[in-house]
Amino acid sequence: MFSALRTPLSRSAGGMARASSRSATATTLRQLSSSAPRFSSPSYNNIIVSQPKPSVTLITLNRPKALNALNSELFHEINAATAAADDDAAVGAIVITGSEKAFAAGADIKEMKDKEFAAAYKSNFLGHWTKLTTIRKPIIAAVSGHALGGGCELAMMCDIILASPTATFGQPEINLGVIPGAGGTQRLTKALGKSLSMELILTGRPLSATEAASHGLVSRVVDEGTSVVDEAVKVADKIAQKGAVATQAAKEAVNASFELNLQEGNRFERRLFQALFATKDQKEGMSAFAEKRKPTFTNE
Ligand SMILES: CCCCCCC[C@H](O)CC(=O)SCCNC(=O)CCNC(=O)[C@H](O)C(C)(C)COP(=O)([O-])OP(=O)([O-])OC[C@H]1O[C@@H](n2cnc3c(N)ncnc32)[C@H](O)[C@@H]1OP(=O)([O-])[O-]
Repeated sequence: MFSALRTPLSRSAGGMARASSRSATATTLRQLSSSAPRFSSPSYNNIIVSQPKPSVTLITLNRPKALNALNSELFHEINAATAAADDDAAVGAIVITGSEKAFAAGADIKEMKDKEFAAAYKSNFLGHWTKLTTIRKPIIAAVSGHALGGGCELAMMCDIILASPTATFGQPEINLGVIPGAGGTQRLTKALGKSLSMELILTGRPLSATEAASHGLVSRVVDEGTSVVDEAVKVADKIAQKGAVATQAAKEAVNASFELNLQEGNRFERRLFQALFATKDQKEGMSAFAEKRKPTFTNE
């Protein structure tokens, strides 16, 4: 039903040799981040999918009137767009962003306010909203403005969070008579520890970007005047230049640390490390080091 959008711009950028496409994509980056999204897809109603670099898929949440509140259709679209990027061999990493004012102000309260338990339970309400965590390629959340409730949970489902100085993170569900429902109580607590997470979840108080960085919820806050989307695309492109097999293994191993104890986690890591000696990228990477040249990874 949905297919990843290749914008006219991305097609031309994708057709160029990598070296010669650099200046074109730099211009594209500036265009993408300095204004509202420039390209809209006929396939999606709530997101815009673009290709700021041939190796990077950028998904922009696009419900500005509702501060990017997350409704079911939007999440089906995110699932479809991320799955398409995951299957696209040319793509090495994905960036998800919102607007300057809101990454996402949470689940769409108006959509869910009349829900009843039986229907929510039978339809496994929110079940498909965590499909994002099954994507193999790295996903970076580029957050400006409100990342609240499901918006904060969406950011936390990503692998890296970069924040602009305006970003705020919070789980205000308690003010609505409910609790976080898409991993907020779990992922926030793993990131911030018990005391601060309890305070945020029990009071609904949001966390500033600086606080979020100081407690490790986000990897960093970009400088004032620097576009968080530009920065996220740069990081995504840098990741995309590495060997895809090792990248996938690294993501899998880090994520395993949330599920396994230290001994099991270390064993899992060691097995993956050993397995990578079966790849051409390992031979290339280590030979290139010994020969004092840059490696050319073939993702095999
Ligand atoms: C990853 C998986 C995700 C699944 C998550 C599910 C579980 C999750 O834990 C539950 C939630 O997220 S529960 C949610 C937790 N989140 C919250 O509780 C945050 C709720 N939002 C707020 O508290 C305020 O909007 C802000 C403080 C964000 C901004 O204040 P401001 O600058 O004065 O702006 P404003 O004038 O207020 O809003 C502008 C327009 O946007 C509209 N809209 C905004 N958020 C909406 C939403 N979530 N819904 C619908 N609409 C929402 C608002 O109605 C208005 O539209 P109108 O047609 O013109 O009336």
